[in-house]
Amino acid sequence: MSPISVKRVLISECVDPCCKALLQESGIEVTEKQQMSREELIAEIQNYDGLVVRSATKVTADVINAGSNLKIIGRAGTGVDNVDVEAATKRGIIVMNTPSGNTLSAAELTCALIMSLSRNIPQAVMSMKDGKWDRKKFMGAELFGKVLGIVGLGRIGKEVATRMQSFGMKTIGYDPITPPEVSASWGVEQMTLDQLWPQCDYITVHTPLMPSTTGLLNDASFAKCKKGVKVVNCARGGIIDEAALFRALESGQCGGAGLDVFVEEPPKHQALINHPNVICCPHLGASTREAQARCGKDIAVQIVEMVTGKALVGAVNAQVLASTFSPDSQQWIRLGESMGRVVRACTASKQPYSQVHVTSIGESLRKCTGFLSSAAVVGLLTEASQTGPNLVNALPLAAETGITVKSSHEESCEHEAMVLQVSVNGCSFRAVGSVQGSNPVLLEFNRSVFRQPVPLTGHLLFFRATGSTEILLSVTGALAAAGVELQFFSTSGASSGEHWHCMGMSSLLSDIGVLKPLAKEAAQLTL
Ligand SMILES: NC(=O)c1ccc[n+]([C@@H]2O[C@H](COP(=O)([O-])OP(=O)(O)OC[C@H]3O[C@@H](n4cnc5c(N)ncnc54)[C@H](O)[C@@H]3O)[C@@H](O)[C@H]2O)c1
Ligand SMILES: O=C(O)[C@H](O)COP(=O)(O)O
Repeated sequence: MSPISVKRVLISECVDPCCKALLQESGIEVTEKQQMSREELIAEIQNYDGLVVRSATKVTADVINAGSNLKIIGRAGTGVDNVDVEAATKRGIIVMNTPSGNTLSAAELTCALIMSLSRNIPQAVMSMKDGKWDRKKFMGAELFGKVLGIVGLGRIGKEVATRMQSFGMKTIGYDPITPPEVSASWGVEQMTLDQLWPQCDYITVHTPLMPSTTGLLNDASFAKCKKGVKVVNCARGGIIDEAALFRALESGQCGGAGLDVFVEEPPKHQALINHPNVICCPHLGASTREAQARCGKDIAVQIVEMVTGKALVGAVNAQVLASTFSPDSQQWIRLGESMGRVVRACTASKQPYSQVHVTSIGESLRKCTGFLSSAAVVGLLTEASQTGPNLVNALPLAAETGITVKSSHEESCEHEAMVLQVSVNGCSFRAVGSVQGSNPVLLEFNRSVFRQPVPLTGHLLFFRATGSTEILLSVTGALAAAGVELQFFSTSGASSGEHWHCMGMSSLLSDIGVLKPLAKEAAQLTL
């Protein structure tokens, strides 16, 4: 993938200073502005190619759409639920995060809340600050021998498990993706949620917030828990339903809650915060010097690596791009885009497309099918779309335009090639291309196999006519009469009927209509 140009970055939150320093070292201009209102952000964002945020900046669709130059949204942290990733993808903007930078800090805060719940530490502290010495009121319970249920066994869930095991807790859990044998290797026995709820003395959630995890702990699940169960949420507000939690606290079904995150931040549900059995923090899971230094450094390094074309790390919406950061893949991307543009030029009068099918051929292209399809769609849509198609938004744009994109792979030990088949208004077009040396070439167009591979560069004329010497001479003559020099010529190998031919030209014809008497169809383009 050709390097993405990012010259100006806005950091809209308190991100470790190393982030700004590293970006500046790479020649990127950085502006830091904290606590911008939504209106200010919308007004300013057009001045930047990049935006770096934590969780407080709401990067909504209107912010994204106002960012006419935006190419990258970097989240110095894990959760990207404050970014409208779908809107960013449609606009061809890469969204990336630094998911492991704050894992340990979030895990440690979770453990601190579990311990605080077991011994009422915050309440005891408050009582002493109130001048009291109440040793009876704050009777606690040991963690040793208790059961901790961990819902979400990813990075943080795992670190919480291993730490709490050292207190002698039994750790059980649930995760639809992490295999049971993997979690068993770090001491967590997996089971269904219905099996898990009644066994737990403590429950901690470590999932992203999404439809399947919203209200995971609700009235029904609290009812299945042991009376007095204690719960912790250091993941995202809403995974534990706040109203259901309040009811469970009031009834005693829930014996205590440790909350770092809330549905709205700052939280609106003040009765919940004030509940005597609730201990809470203002979203401090990642607020350690170490986590911030890691996240700030990671996001800056990731942006610089992307800008310099070295690698794409941490992208949450453009995984297909990760495999495009090698010199070899650049040529294939150029081939895909060029083939798309050739097909577009030759089918201009027949739009719209209904189906695009890209086949990669040859072992070394096995992993390239995804980006070849996107590249071909970029070429096909380049002049049609106002949104500026790129490898990030090609497939969503195609879907929006009603184009079905299919991709497949075929093994071949003889050659590497890409086949692009396009259905347009009931007709089917098929192009076959490859990379020779480092140059993208077209080998075949609509069953016309070129005698010489057509280099996909410069000013190209494609026309459909018989291969008779007279026609070819007439076309050459028409070019000469228009003052256009012929640079190369490749005709189809077939001896009879009409076929596609290609000529390389010194410039484009000012009026392609001069070929009307000579060719059934003709198209020209510059690659
Ligand atoms: N409080 C903080 O400051 C803070 C800091 C870092 C991360 N977080 C949040 O913590 C959460 C976990 O982060 P992580 O880095 O461990 O993420 P992760 O992606 O490593 O782990 C999440 C796990 O949740 C699992 N999961 C998905 N759907 C599930 C479901 N329905 N039931 C059970 N498990 C499910 C996934 O399979 C995955 O293993 C995220 O929401 C993140 O935003 C909060
Ligand atoms: O998802 C995260 O990384 C955490 O919630 C931390 O958010 P923060 O960077 O705003 O502290």
